[in-house]
Amino acid sequence: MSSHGATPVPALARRSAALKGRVRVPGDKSVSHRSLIFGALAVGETRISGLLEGEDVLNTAKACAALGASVTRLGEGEWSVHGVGVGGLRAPEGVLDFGNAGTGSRLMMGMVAGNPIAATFDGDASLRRRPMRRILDPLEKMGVEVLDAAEGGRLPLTLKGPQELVPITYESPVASAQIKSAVLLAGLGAPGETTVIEKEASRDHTERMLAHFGAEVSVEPYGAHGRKVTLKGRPELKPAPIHVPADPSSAAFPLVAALIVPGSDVLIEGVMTNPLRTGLLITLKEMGADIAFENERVEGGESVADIRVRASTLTGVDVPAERAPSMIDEYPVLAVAATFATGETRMNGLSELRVKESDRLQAVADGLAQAGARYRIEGDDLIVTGTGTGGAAGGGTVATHMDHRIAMSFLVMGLATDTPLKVDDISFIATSFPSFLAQMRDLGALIETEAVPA
Ligand SMILES: O=C(O)C1=C[C@@H](OP(=O)(O)O)[C@@H](O)[C@H](O)C1
Ligand SMILES: C=C(OP(=O)(O)O)C(=O)O
Repeated sequence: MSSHGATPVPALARRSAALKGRVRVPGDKSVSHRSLIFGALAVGETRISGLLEGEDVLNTAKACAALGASVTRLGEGEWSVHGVGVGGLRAPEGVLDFGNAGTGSRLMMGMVAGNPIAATFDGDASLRRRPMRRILDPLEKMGVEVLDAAEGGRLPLTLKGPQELVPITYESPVASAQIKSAVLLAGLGAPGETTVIEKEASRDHTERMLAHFGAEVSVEPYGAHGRKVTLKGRPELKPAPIHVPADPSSAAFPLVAALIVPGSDVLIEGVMTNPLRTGLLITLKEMGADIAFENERVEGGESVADIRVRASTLTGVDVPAERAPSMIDEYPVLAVAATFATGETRMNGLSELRVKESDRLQAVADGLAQAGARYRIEGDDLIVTGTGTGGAAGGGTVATHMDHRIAMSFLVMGLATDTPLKVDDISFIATSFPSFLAQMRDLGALIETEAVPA
């Protein structure tokens, strides 16, 4: 289990004066997990810089070490991984504990599948609630045995890889980079071609990293919004240096804060602008946000830019369901922005939000209610009725349900509400954005953690 969470740490955000300055948010979480995993599967040393040292990623590092890779921290964000090669993992001695992390646990189930070893996966109370059948189903088709699992195929669970995996063509029932990546990572250990088809394209960091480490992978369009990814199994992965760009999902918090706190002007440096991650930026621009990309460049195979954002007058928009995979983690903070827009913002097709660290659709709705904002849920759609700048009232206490993004979103909201807004526990912010409080305060955000009234 994670070390935190036992004692909740409440915090209070107060209406702040204009936010000003530059900030570099930590490395991308998706790329960080994958850089450790691919480093562990390559033969030789992979050097990583800019790794996110959040709890989720540190758990992946520990699990890679337990499976036989040598993982060393050289300095801040600087890591070295000596990999054991595809098929070279050893059986771990203890349970692999992934804490709060869906990505780490699901990707590493795929990683383990290609080795004839058994491994037990576990996590905290939030992760134990999340669906794992979506990973077990394709892995079982490839020959993996589920030796033990909690009800509904949940954690804790024990997997055993077969002597010889069967390559498959898998059409994923949901657009999920975690499902796609688990099948492709398993496919590394299978002879022949493994194919994943997704009807809507999800983030492509695994495909990019497979190619970066020397695997043969092809990506073709599939239907209007989908992709077909095919991997040739059993490659020898060659170590390749990785520079992790700043995480757009973390950048979303100072970005929305700057939009809703009047007079703000903030520069967020080196943010990854991979088109499969920019749904929030597209949506906010449609809402009228003053967001400019400066110094656009390519770093470590990913497009990045400095993002300049100034407080803006926002207008509600309709966010199409097919945009969801490119902004799946950003809906809570978009809902916050929407309360400061004029008119309705309709966010369509949010069923996947129900199976994140919390039921995010409900947690966002309950948080908006605590802040006195107007919203309604229609099926899997969330509709927020904003009241323009100076929007919501604040005043309540938001339940975060072990969910870092709920905590950060509502702290951002409280920077612009009429009365302060409290969140019940900020300890899980350390899973993805450990420097959140310090960096937001540097910009001028008023967030208190001590002596928060009960
Ligand atoms: O592959 C990844 O790194 C991630 C994929 C997304 O999950 P799903 O694949 O479940 O949509 C996202 O929510 C998560 O934060 C990171
Ligand atoms: C959903 C998230 O992560 P994970 O699935 O890795 O727990 C997230 O970071 O918002």
